[in-house]
Amino acid sequence: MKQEFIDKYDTFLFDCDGVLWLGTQPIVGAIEVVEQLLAHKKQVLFVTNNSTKSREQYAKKFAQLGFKGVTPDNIFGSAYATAVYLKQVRNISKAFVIGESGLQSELESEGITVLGGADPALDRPIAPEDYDQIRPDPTIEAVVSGLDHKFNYLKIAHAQAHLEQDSTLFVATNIDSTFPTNGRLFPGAGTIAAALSCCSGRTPMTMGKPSPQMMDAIKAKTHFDPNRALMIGDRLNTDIEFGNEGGLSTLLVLSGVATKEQAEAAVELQKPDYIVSSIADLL
Ligand SMILES: O=C(O)[C@H](O)[C@H](O)COP(=O)(O)O
Ligand SMILES: [Mg+2]
Repeated sequence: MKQEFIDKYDTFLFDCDGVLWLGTQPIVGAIEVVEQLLAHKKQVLFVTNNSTKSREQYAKKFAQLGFKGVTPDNIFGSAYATAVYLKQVRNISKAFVIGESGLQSELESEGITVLGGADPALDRPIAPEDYDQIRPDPTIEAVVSGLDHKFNYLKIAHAQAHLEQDSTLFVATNIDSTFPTNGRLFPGAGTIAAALSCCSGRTPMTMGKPSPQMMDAIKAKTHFDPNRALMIGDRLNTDIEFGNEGGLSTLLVLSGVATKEQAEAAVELQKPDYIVSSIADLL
């Protein structure tokens, strides 16, 4: 691990997709970087906008990919930040969810009843009889949208109906437009939130990076000195902006799949403190 980073920082916040892994493939050098930081007794936190997994599910993924010493307490996903905000700030008890099992279990862990989510009953095309049954449910206090690889018309029709009620909150776990995996960019959670915005005419509150709700969720569980903390990410408008907003130092990893030109153009905006072409450059 480069001595400069060891000397200057006590806390390292890592983005996941595009920095530590792409899908189920660890990025070269990522396991060693985390291992060496933990060996130097550094505080290592993982901050991901990917709402498809809970902290427990992420801890399993870290272990399966070969990362050692990562526990759920060091992991902060947008699913967790959303659950904490809805329960502890808005005291929500029932929500309709477009998202996967990780989001559902984080919400249920906070005592929120979930409709939709990973329920297989909605994994089908809309049928003629559905049009008469889909109605706003006054007991639904929030509609939550996250990354859902089984997103479909039936789910968005239910969500739209509940959002006809002004009292129903509209929350997106994150609005990343794309999702980096398998060396390419695929539709991100923001694509789903945008579709729901289009048909409901409403704009969601966002919980993931760079929103303050994510930092609130982290600070509610851990303590660190922002002046001795480094945020490491592959996205300027989420990771680097999140670090800048929090008063942390920032490091941009260009190995994401963003084009070099895109990155250089945006660097002017967010001015990361460091730019590397791969996480392995920290070694
Ligand atoms: O679409 C998404 O949800 C994002 O692309 C993805 O989740 C980003 O995850 P992160 O890079 O914050 O780990
Ligand atoms: Mg990323």
